Amino acid sequence: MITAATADTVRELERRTMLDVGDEVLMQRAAAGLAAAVAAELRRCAGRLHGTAVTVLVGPGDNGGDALFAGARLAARGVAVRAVACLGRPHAAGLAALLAAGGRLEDLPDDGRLRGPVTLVVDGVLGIGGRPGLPEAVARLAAAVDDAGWPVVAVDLPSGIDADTGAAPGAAFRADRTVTFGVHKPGHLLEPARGRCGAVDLVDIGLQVTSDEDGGWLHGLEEDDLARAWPYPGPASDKYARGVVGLDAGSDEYPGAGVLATYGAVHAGAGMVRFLGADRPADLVRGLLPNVVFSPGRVQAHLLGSGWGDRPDGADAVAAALDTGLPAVVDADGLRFLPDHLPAGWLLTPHAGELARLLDRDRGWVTADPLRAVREAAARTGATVLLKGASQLVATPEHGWVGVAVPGPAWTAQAGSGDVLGGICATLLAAGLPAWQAALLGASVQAVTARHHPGPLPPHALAERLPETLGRLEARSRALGATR
Ligand SMILES: NC(=O)C1=CN([C@@H]2O[C@H](COP(=O)(O)OP(=O)(O)OC[C@H]3O[C@@H](n4cnc5c(N)ncnc54)[C@H](OP(=O)(O)O)[C@@H]3O)[C@@H](O)[C@H]2O)[C@@H](O)CC1
Ligand SMILES: Nc1ncnc2c1ncn2[C@@H]1O[C@H](COP(=O)(O)OP(=O)(O)O)[C@@H](O)[C@H]1O
Ligand SMILES: [K+]
Repeated sequence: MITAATADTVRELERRTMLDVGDEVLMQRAAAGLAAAVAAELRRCAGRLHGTAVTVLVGPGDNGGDALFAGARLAARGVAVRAVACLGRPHAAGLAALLAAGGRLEDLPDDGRLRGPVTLVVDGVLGIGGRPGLPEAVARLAAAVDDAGWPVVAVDLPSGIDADTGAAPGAAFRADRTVTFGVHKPGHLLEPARGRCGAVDLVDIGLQVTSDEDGGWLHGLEEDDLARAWPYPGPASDKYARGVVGLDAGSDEYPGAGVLATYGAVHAGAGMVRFLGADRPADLVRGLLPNVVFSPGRVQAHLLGSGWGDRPDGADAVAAALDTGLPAVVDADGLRFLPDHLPAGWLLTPHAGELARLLDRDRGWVTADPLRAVREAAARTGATVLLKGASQLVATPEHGWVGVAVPGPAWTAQAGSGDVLGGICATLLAAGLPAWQAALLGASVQAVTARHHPGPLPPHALAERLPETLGRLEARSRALGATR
């Protein structure tokens, strides 16, 4: 699990730690970790440290201070280090240390082009004190560094991104490796910033990262977390222990959505699937999946809404499912028929456009800060909300943190992926998982399956590969010694 905290929370953690150790110590720990990561990167790309040339781009704050102190450590090990002052005045003590170790300082060239030999670039322009975007001259430099193809190590985060939201609304650096300190920041987990970080290393600087009480935290699932938490059937499981899913998905106009949701539910391991939707999708499902039943009966979780289109009795179907007291996934068109308040055991699975409609906002408001949007949706509806997209976020009124699913390849962004995902989540609800966990595991298992297969695969074909993923994850969970 990757834990991330917003800049304000990080500053508070740092403040508390500094009371114990003093303010110089944290920066020295950060610089030591950064220098070690840069040295490893130099060995990887040049095979040595001695004789390599590192250009350290520095801004006016402590992010530049980290970079300069790390530069001093590298200069002492035979690396030719030059700092380029990109914004304001460089951190005084860091600069003094670099110069004393034999490094030098240059001004930002007017044309933004770096001259001289460059083995690697360190981006120490802005850290958690940075506002998103870069001044024009620095933006030109970032573009030139990108064009040159030099390896880039970012200090804390690639300058120009928004550390707290993961937005990258203006120019920003693109790193091959990002070295962060104490705790991850949301920008390391959330697209589009995540895509600019490269591999992320976390350096322990002694922060006590224990708090989960306030709302500022994110938890990013990793594949091993998924392996540990998936509800694999055991020797004593029967179909009811695994869960019966009732699907009311698809319509005569959009029958495919009903088929895809059923593929998701069946291949995620439902004990039984009852298809309770319209006639056309029912006929298709009957021809494809003989294990599905079509009569009403015992159900442990519902799926409603995928491919409903403009269904006249949508509100009645939602109200009837609510009356059962069972958990439910509401997807796509079903989201237009929600009452004012829902139980937290209900899971809403909108994409950005659907979430915007749900909150009476425009889509840009959601995409500018998806974290804020998913939190607001959970608070307003009372339900658990999975916001789908490049980063998949889960918020629930039951706790303050937001979960981030394992990320998948962009090719899973295709019509019908969401329908399959709704079916997977409904299976997990029927197995008795709380809605937040069903959402995180469902979105993650789809992403992990896609990561392990060259795509694009159509959504139903990806669903058919879920059992292979589950087999691999179960073996992994045994190897990890997970207990169920
Ligand atoms: N605290 C600690 O204990 C530890 C902190 N550590 C390190 O400190 C980093 C945070 O340092 P920081 O707070 O000094 O902020 P940082 O991001 O370097 O720069 C802020 C400056 O940039 C300026 N500025 C901002 N945006 C701008 C823009 N778009 N365009 C132009 N200018 C812009 C802004 O100016 P102003 O807001 O006044 O306009 C201000 O002068 C953190 O990421 C980590 O690396 C580690 O050592 C571990 C211990
Ligand atoms: N950029 C992306 N990278 C990876 N996966 C994505 C991306 N964008 C969307 N997805 C995936 O695609 C699915 C799209 O869902 P949705 O838009 O509801 O599709 P539909 O309703 O057509 O089935 C989500 O499940 C999400 O997992
Ligand atoms: K940086």
